[in-house]
Amino acid sequence: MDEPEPAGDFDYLSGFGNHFSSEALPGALPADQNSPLICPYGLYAEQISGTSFTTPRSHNLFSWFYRIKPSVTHEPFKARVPSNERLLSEFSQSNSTTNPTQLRWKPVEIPDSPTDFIDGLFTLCGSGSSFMRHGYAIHMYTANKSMDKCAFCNADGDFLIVPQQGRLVITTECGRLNVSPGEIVILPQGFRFSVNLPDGPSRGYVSEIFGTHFRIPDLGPIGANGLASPRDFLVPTAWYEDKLNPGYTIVQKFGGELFVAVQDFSPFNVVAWHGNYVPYKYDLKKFCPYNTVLFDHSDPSINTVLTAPTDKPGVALLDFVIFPPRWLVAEHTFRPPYYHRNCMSEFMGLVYGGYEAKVDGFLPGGASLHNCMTPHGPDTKSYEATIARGNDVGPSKITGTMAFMFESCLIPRVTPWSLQSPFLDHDYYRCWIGLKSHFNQESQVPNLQNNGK
Ligand SMILES: O=C(O)Cc1cc(O)ccc1O
Ligand SMILES: [Fe+2]
Repeated sequence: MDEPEPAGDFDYLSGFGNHFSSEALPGALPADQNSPLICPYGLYAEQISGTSFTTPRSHNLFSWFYRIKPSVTHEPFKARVPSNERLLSEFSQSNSTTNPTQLRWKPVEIPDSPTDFIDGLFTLCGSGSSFMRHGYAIHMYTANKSMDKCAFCNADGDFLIVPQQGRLVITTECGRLNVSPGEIVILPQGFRFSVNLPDGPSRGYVSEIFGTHFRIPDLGPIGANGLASPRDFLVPTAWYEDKLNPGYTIVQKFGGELFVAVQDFSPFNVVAWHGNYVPYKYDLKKFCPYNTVLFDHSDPSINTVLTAPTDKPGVALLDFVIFPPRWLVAEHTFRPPYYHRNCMSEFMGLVYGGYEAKVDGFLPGGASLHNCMTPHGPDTKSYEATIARGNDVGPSKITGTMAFMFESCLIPRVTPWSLQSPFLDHDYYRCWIGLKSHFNQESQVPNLQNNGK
C-alpha cells in the first residue's frame, strides 16, 4: 500500500461551467491578456481546447495553462509495449458482438499482480467511434498500485469515473483531486493525469464519451434548484512540481491504442491556470432526488446527475443517472422499477448497498447491461416481496445504497472478453423465470395477496 494521502491537502473551487482561475504563486496569471510576450515567472502559456474554436460561446470550453515547460517538450510518440488489448474506442463486428440478452457480471476480482490504473482498465461495451467523434465506451478498472513516473492522457474522449472500492488521488494539470467511492470524477479529453491508490486495491466503473462533454441537465418544471447543484461540483486548485524527472512517460490513448512519449520533467508543472475546461468531482450524497410522488413511478431520468447530449433534443449520448438513498412515498403504486423495454440501452453498476429491483445477484462492483428493447425489471423475489407488502405501506426510506446507470441512445456492442469472463452470470435470466401468471379472467380484482384494494 502506498503512503496515505492527508485528506486535508486538497483545495477546491466550486461551480459547474464557470470560468475559473487559480494560481499557486501570486501574480502567476497574466493580468490582462492570455498570451503576453513574456509571462510572469518566465512561464510558458499553453491553451487546451475542449471544443472547436468556433463552438458557440454557451458551449465553448477552453483553458489556459501557465507552465514551467510546455507539453510539446517530449520525444516522439511510440506504440506502448505492452499495450492494453482489452481497451476499445471503436466498436465493430470484427472486435465486438451484438447481444440482446440481459447480461450481468459478478464483481470482477482485483488482481494480485502489480497493476496500475492504465493496465487495469478493460472495456465491457460501447458504440460508435472515437475517430468519428460520436459514441461511448464503458470500461471498468481493477488496480492495486499507483501510476509510477507516468501520466495518462486520453485523446479519445472524456472519462467519468465512478470509484467503487479504494480512494483515488488524481493529479491533473489543474491540480489534485481526492476521490472516494460515493464520489465521481470527470477527466476531460486531453488532460494529463496520474492516479494514485492510497488505499491499495481499487475497482470502479468508467464511461468514456466521444465528441461531446457532460452537462448538468436542465430542470424544466422542477425549477431553478434540485438534483445536482452547480456549487457542489469541485474543481482543483493550481498545484505544481518543478521536478527534473528523466524517463517520465506520457501514455496517450489515441484511437483506443496506447502510445508513450518520454520527457524529462513532470507534466504537473502548471503554476497558474484559468478557463472553463477543467477536471472536476462531485459527491453523489449531495444529490437531492425529486421523486416523492402521489402515485406511480417516476422514470429514472428524474435522477440524472450529468448528461452528454446528442444533436437531437432530449436524446442523450450518455446519461449518468443514480439511485441514491431517498424517500419512497406513493399510494397504490408498485414502488420498484416497473417492467419495461427501452429504446435506450441501460448499463448499471452498484457502488454500495443493494438495488431495489434485485434481491440478490446484483452486487457492489458487479454490473448489468439491458440493451435496447431488451425486457427487464424487478426479479421474482422483489416482485413477490412488493406484492406481499401490499397497499398499506407508508412512506419508506431507501438507505445505504448507491446504484447508477449509464443510459445511451446508441446500441452498445459487447467485448469478447466480457462475454467470456468467468464473472459473467450465466444464470441471470433465471431471476425472472419464476414470475407467475396471476391472471384470472373471472375476476377483475387481482388475485394477489393484499393487492388492488
Ligand atoms: O432498469 C432499471 O432498473 C433502471 C430503471 C429504474 C427505474 O426506476 C425505472 C426505469 C428504469 O430503467
Ligand atoms: Fe431499465
